[in-house]
Amino acid sequence: MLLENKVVLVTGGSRGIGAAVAVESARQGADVAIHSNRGGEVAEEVIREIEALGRRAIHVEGDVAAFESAQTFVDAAVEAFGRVDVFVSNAGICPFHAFLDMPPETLKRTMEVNLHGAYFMTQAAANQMVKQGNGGSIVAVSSISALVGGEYQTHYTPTKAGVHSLMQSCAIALGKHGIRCNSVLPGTILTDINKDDLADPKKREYMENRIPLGRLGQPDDLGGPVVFLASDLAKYVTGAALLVDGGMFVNLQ
Ligand SMILES: NC(=O)C1=CN([C@@H]2O[C@H](COP(=O)(O)OP(=O)(O)OC[C@H]3O[C@@H](n4cnc5c(N)ncnc54)[C@H](OP(=O)(O)O)[C@@H]3O)[C@@H](O)[C@H]2O)C=CC1
Ligand SMILES: C[C@H](O)[C@@H]1OC(=O)[C@H](O)[C@@H]1O
Repeated sequence: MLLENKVVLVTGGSRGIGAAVAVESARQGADVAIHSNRGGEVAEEVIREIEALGRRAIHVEGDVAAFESAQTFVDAAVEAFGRVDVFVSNAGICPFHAFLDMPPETLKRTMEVNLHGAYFMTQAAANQMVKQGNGGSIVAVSSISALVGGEYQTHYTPTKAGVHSLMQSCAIALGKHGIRCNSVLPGTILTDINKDDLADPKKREYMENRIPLGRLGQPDDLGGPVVFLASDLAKYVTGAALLVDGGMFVNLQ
């Protein structure tokens, strides 16, 4: 198992990509703390899935955009499991909207959740790893959108480029502590974030046709790549970005 007896923290772990990463981490032997804005049945279902794999799990509620949420999450995980080995920064939103009339509050909220949230959480997890003194691994869920644009994503794509850039700078800042920092760049993965956007059959077909592997992604397509980067199999990988997009990015013609 790639994460045997490790402690893994995942933001946005209640649904979608984060839930799949949390469950795959447990399958690979880790105890897992998940964080999300809301609790409820979806988060409890993830906890049950992890426990059914014989691992321990907790859920912590809070808004990643609030600075205090990060320390609260890390403290709760340390109280439950004793330490933090792996941190996965995944929580994010994408409220599709046109550029010319973008409401300033939508821009601000997207920046605060996706970028400030990733920053605060990564900082709190890194401080805990530095205190522990035996390194660690941080993986951020950026996006193919860090590299290419979207007409209704002018507020969103800069946050994903920012998350990738954050991992590059953190790789330098934290290398001396043995902490590796990498990003995954998912393509289009079927989750709640794009349910409405992909409800348009023309849009969905267009996206599917752009993917050489012939299908849109599923959340569990991210489980393996994130676990790989988190694990010692990637012990000399830091500051890297791994596209997980079925080949969509390279498909020019
Ligand atoms: N799906 C896709 O095609 C792609 C997604 N991504 C990225 O992957 C990440 C996960 O997205 P995905 O799984 O698709 O989306 P989902 O909408 O399925 O899940 C989002 C998760 O983030 C949490 N979250 C959202 N806002 C906050 C907040 N303010 N504070 C705390 N938690 C919050 C949600 O919790 P709650 O239920 O409490 O709101 C939920 O657990 C995002 O960063 C997204 O940008 C990147 C590329 C492609
Ligand atoms: C939400 C979108 O469908 C999704 O988000 C991303 O980051 C991808 O580029 C897709 O556009």
